[in-house]
Amino acid sequence: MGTGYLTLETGEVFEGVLIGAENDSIGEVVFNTSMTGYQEIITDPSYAGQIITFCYPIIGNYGINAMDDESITPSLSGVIIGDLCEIPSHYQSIYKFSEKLKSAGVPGLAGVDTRLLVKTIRSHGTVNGVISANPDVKKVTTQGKKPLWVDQVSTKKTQFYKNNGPHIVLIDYGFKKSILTALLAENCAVTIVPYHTPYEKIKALNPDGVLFSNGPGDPMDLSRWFPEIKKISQNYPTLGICLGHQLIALAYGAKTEKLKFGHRGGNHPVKELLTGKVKITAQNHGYVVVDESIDCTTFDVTYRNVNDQSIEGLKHKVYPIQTVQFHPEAHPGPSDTAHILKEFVNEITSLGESLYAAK
Ligand SMILES: NC(=O)CC[C@H](N)C(=O)O
Repeated sequence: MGTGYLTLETGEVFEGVLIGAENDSIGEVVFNTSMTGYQEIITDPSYAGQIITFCYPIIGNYGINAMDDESITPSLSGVIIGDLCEIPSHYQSIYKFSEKLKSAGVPGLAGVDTRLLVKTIRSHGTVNGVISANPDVKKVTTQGKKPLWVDQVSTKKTQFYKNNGPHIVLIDYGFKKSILTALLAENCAVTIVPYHTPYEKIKALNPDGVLFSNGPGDPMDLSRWFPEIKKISQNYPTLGICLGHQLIALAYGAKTEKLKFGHRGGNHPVKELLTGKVKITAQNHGYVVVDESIDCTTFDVTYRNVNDQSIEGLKHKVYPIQTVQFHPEAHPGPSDTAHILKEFVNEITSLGESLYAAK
């Protein structure tokens, strides 16, 4: 555990103690305001290519358990924390936080003034940075072509989960395990398919509904698949979560833009426009659908963020397509919107074949 640095492309250098894997790592430096749930956050594939700063000052105090990973292995680029607790206290803890990072090949920096770092990100907007034993700003260059992060985290093979309820195809852009868990809890049979699976292959699986998952990166990087995404959503009851929401909006001609520093945390209030109720949601996104780009004759806006009024949900006026920018599966975070996954499954069950019978 030697001295290490986070060097931002804007020139600021933050000193700390290196933890986890011993390699240098470059990434987009973002922050998450959740007070708990660090295990779920570091294993959420939507963070691929990013260095997460935890705003909560103590990380590692309840260790790492055998149940709460959101993916097989973390795919984020690094972690920045304030106080690292190396003596976890929880009956289910099997590893220390730093051991988890090391085994996953992810470097981290502890003992950092995370409050100052978050203020810096908030003033510049999201910036690239490098974690290294050497504070050299020249290292902060995005080398070569931007990787297609979704390609790195999406499944390579189709996976089947049998069950006696409706059959959902989960299009995997880097899905969180708790989305699968929520579907299985509703008795759904689930088939997980790679992100580039075309309509014809999905049709051959004969699903009752399709779920477009969360995932990393800029949704526009997936533009070549928009026509297939549109076709799939026009043929099956559809739910889009986070990246899935953005992709569906884009596939129907809307636009997305990058937020200054994103929404990442477990306390983001969204208003359900139909009822006026405010729900507290888990969020992790850097992009949003641009308001003026929505075709109001095609989509209704269903949810808006209470803090910045950004679009948090859409519903198609004709097809049974619903999308949400936040995470109804939460994990970590409040379960105020868990009903969205349940309602999706109920809607599929009640729609049956009727809606598409004419085809
Ligand atoms: N959690 C997600 O699906 C994130 C979506 C997208 N990568 C964004 O940052 O906006």
